[in-house]
Amino acid sequence: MAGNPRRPRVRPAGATPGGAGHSTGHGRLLCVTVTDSPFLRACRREPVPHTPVWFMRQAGRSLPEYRKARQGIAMLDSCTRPELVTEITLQPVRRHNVDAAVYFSDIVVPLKAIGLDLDIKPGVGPVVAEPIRGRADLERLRPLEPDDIGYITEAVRMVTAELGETPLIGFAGAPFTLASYLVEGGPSRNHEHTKALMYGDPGLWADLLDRLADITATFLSVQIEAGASAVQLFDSWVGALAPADYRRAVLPASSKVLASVAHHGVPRIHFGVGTGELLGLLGEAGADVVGVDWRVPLDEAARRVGPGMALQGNLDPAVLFAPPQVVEEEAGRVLDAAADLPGHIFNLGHGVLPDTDPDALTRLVAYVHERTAR
Ligand SMILES: Cc1c2[nH]c(c1CCC(=O)O)Cc1[nH]c(c(CCC(=O)O)c1C)Cc1[nH]c(c(CCC(=O)O)c1C)Cc1[nH]c(c(C)c1CCC(=O)O)C2
Repeated sequence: MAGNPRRPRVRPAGATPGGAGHSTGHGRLLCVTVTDSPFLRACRREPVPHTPVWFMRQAGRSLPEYRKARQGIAMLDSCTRPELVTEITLQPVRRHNVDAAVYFSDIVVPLKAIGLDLDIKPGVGPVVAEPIRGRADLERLRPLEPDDIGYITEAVRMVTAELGETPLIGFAGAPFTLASYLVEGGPSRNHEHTKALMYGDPGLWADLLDRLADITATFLSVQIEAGASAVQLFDSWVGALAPADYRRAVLPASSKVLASVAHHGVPRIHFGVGTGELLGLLGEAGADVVGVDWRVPLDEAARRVGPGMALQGNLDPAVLFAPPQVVEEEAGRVLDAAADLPGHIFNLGHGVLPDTDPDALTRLVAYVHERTAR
């Protein structure tokens, strides 16, 4: 095959995503289709030619080309422009040689699409004009229709056409994390209004999470039907909950989301931060891959998650600010802890921090590929 098989290139005419890969006859696997890409093979816990790598938040502010492309365009506007979304999604794939692209959007895009008055404030995060606190507020959470997000269908098709054999990961925010923004009105350290509603009015809480589950399910289905090869459910802030509360008040809604997309047959990654005590439940909710932050080593995470699931993670994103040799040592530690696991996707334990040196990410991808080449 000409060129680097992991570089995005336009898919040859007549070629389809999926289908069988070819063995070169030298024991090395040549990945010529999306289905046989190292990333999807690892999600299915199959042998891989090298440990696949991608980074949460790889598309974004750490890249100068991203800041240039976004100049003068508000974050949520940028998500509705298919050409721009395609360019930004491809930028980290070109630059870092990662094994998967992550669709450029945001977890609040489906909420904006159903007409909620919200914005993303630079340096702050999502801010909601009128927080959801009572039963009457639920009426504002109408179902999401695929037609509300036609620009996503268009952009996913454009991105996957450009990516060729590199898989595209679609994503959504999980019901708890979305509820936290909606109930608090913005980012929150303690989630006190959210928890007050969860503990104080379990019926209203369940209805809120159920509506969010349906919106999230549609948001993910649209991305999968347009060509996404995998999806990640981000429950970024659910680590704020104790396991018993997660099981009772959150797991039913997240399970509904994950079950709703099961028939598509694409891997489902379930991730949260500070979820050491919840790892088993994140798997139980219906994941194929569980994302792990940096607080639990992957061999221990595997024991907590139980058999049959792949793991994703888990280098501390702050390690990338240390000298290159330290980054390699710490990445080596992650790889050692995952050495006996049948399915490992290398990632950070949370998103790329905005001030990260992009070259540190490029070097890290090369290091993981070289160290794990089989
Ligand atoms: C909690 C959460 C949000 N958004 C997201 C999560 C879950 C992931 C996580 O836990 O980090 C998910 C997300 N948001 C964005 C992506 C793009 C794809 C990628 O990961 O490369 C993804 C996967 C773009 C974005 N979403 C946002 C940016 C930065 C805005 C900008 O560039 O102006 C990007 C690139 C804004 C955003 N949106 C949100 C926050 C906290 C912020 C950062 C606020 C800030 O510090 O400016 C909510």
